Amino acid sequence: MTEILPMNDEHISAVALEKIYFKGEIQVPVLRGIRMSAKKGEFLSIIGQSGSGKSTLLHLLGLLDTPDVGEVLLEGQRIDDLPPRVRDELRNRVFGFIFQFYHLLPELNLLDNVLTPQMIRYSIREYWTKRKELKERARYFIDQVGLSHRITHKPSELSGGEMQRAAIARALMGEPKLLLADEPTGNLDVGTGGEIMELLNRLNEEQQLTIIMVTHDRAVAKQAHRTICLQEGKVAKLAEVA
Ligand SMILES: Nc1ncnc2c1ncn2[C@@H]1O[C@H](COP(=O)(O)OP(=O)(O)OP(=O)(O)O)[C@@H](O)[C@H]1O
Repeated sequence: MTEILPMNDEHISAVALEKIYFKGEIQVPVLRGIRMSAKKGEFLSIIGQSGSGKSTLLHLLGLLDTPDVGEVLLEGQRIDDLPPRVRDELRNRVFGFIFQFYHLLPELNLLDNVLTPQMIRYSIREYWTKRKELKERARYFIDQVGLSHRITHKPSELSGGEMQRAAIARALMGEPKLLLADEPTGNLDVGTGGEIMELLNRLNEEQQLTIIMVTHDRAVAKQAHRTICLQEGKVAKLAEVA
């Protein structure tokens, strides 16, 4: 008889997450029992006032930081307590990150900005063996984000929207299953931000990429499938939020 396993379509979950920072001797609780999850292929937005803990939550989900209490589950398996090396490998293999200020390297052109972070994923030797193949992939993702005509340009020669597209191509190079975006339109005008949202929505639909996006902008948040709101380190009902 075939064993029927329970379906678990939750891609990533936070269970009773708490994070406390210290300002000198004073404890500042930032996350105070967060319970949330995103399903596979879901586009989830997180809103909340400045200081409500949105970025902190994103960092914990993406293994950029560790919780003080609670758990982070990936496909039902706890990942926050793994040894540092395993966490690092998992982070590189599973997550792609996009930030408000792009974090591109100013001295490298677009192609090298997209390509070079792969050195972290592979050993230097592997990287150089694979470099031709990686270069082709980088060109492919640069084309996907509509920047083929800018491939030799340095970040200073790109617009804000183009820099964010470059950052998205760089994230896609790691073939992430989950894209974590922290204010991806926060530094862009409404029109350019809209184009970035269109791109994220297309990636979500075409590649079934799970996306979790932090934003303070409700109009941007609404373009995701679902929105949760953080208030004083907890998940609040949207109706409760002013
Ligand atoms: N490394 C840190 N050490 C001490 N306090 C921190 C640290 N990181 C964040 N905080 C504090 O934690 C609180 C939540 O920060 P967080 O960046 O998660 O909020 P946010 O909702 O993303 O805010 P914003 O919308 O302004 O980016 C803030 O009061 C911040 O000052």
